[in-house]
Amino acid sequence: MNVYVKVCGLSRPADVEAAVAAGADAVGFVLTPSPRQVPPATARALAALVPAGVATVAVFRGEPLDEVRRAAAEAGVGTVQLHGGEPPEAFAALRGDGLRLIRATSPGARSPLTTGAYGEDLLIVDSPRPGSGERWDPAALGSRPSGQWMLAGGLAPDNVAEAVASLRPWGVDVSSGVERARGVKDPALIERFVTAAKAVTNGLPPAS
Ligand SMILES: O=C(O)c1ccccc1NCC(=O)[C@H](O)[C@H](O)COP(=O)(O)O
Repeated sequence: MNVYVKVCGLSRPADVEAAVAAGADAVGFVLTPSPRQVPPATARALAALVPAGVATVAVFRGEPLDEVRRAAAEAGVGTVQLHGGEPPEAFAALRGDGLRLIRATSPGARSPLTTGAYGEDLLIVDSPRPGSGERWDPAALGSRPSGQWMLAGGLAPDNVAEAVASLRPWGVDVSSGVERARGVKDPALIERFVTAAKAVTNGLPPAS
């Protein structure tokens, strides 16, 4: 099965168009403090460029639940990604809003490495410093995550194939590795990353 690919931290139409043209399955907009942060209204304009079948994801880290709900609604995205160690109740509330949910965690964070443990649709196993471009040590994982999980943290066009072959995630997520400077995406790198990721299979059966 082909690897699911999310390209995160997009802030310009050309970058969204490059990700979609290359075959990305999801695009992410950061709505939390970051060099990539965009206002919800900008995320909405960018999400409007995305065809049906490609997921639009708003990324948060530690904002109050009411703020997440308000900003996600204003951005008009279909999926919310939470990095803040939010409790299962937060996921339940957002599910009630009709959103798909991604829970992001990192090795050693003491939250379960099982997709769906908090009611989420997808799990991302990321660096403790999301968006930093840092890889993490697979030895820190202990056991392999279960379910539909995505690998993130320091991926780039030149290492994604090896990383997928080694850890066999269901999907991958990238930000820094497709930038020419912090927060500035490069459409050519986006194209190279998506192509490289889609060229490998993860050895997993198709999603049911
Ligand atoms: O990208 C950010 O700046 C960011 C800030 C705060 C919370 C999450 C953030 N990004 C989440 C992502 O999905 C990134 O793609 C993921 O952390 C991988 O980043 P990178 O190692 O730079 O590829």
